[in-house]
Amino acid sequence: MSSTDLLLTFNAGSSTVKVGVFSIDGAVARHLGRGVIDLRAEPLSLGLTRGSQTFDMPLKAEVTDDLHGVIDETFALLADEFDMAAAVAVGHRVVHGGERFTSAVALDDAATDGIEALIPLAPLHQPQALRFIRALRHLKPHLVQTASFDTAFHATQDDLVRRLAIPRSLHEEGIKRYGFHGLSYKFIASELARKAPHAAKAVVAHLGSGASLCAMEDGISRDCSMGFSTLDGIPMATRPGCLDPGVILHLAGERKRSLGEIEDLLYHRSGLLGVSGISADTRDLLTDGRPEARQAIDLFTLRIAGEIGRMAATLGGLDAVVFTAGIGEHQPEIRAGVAKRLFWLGLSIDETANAADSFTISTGESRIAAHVVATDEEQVIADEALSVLRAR
Ligand SMILES: Nc1ncnc2c1ncn2[C@@H]1O[C@H](COP(=O)(O)OP(=O)(O)O)[C@@H](O)[C@H]1O
Ligand SMILES: CC(=O)OP(=O)(O)O
Ligand SMILES: [Mg+2]
Repeated sequence: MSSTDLLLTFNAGSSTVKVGVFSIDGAVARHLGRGVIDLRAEPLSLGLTRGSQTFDMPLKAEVTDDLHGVIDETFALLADEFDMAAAVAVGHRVVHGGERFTSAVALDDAATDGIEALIPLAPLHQPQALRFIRALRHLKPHLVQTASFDTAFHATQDDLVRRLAIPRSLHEEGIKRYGFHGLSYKFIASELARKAPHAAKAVVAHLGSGASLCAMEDGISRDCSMGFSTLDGIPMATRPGCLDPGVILHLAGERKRSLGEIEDLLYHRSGLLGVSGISADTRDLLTDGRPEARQAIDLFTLRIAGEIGRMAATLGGLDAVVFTAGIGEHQPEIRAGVAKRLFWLGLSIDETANAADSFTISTGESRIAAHVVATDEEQVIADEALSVLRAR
């Protein structure tokens, strides 16, 4: 590796693909720029941020199954800003690592097949990452590819926490709680160690399109609101969060809904979108005056506060609540809505600090600290990719 080598990251989430460009500087990956493609938007565009500058560039390519057009055009646009000939590797975020992948790996055929085998456990996310992995192998075969897993950070959880109350034989077959958003939680754990070292027992709320909470003790995962699948836990943009399993039986049995219809309902038509009937985006709901919009937001904050209470029980106490990801970082109204419901627990918010998205948003008297921390999954993917490259 020369000092000017570049490393790219691809973070394929449920709604967007976030691309990162890093320079390799010895053992350190330095962020040079980031891009976001919203795969649902028409027309497609690549929003690219370099330093303090942001460019919005239209893409002519269509979203095809193989994604070749999107990748070719993205590389061509990045080449206007970066020396793409110096790219040596691409690190991917892969949502499900199952039991097999508990740390980052180089993507050879066996590892890629192993990731493919986990599609049934994350049908919304896993295929997206695999499409990018396969397309890059085809179009840029000289690039080393690595995978970092959302589930890996949670491997430290107790067997008891990972268990669903179903027959033991199913647990042994892998039907258990895994936990997700681990790359984000790993980044937040390192930020907390630096900026709030006294917050030993913390609940981190990753509130994006997908949303979950993690109970952390000294930076180690003890519990996560997402368990077996990315449907679990708190309501999200279009997913319901945990749901009485009797609802599924009723829909399938009494209402004769097909598996495909139920899957579509749970992954794409529930959550904030389903409850409001208006939008999946909290930005729209907070400015919409209709009562259904307000109710969706209120259900979101009620369920987050309830889950924080449950996590305090797992941790046996609570020193800090941390908000992160799109909603957590940018929406004071949601943070205040959650905090208000935790006043009884000793959490009080400073309105001015909250409105300014400050690092500490709790008051001096608050028994529990509240923080806002910007997450950076791409940095974790890059750091892990670099470790894999250096070990080769
Ligand atoms: N600048 C912002 N201001 C307010 N809300 C935002 C902002 N950016 C993102 N959001 C909210 O965060 C959500 C997306 O969060 P993000 O963490 O980017 O999710 P994902 O990784 O799942 O795409 C959006 O739907 C929106 O509700
Ligand atoms: C795990 C998950 O739900 O990811 P995202 O938030 O990117 O949809
Ligand atoms: Mg995300």
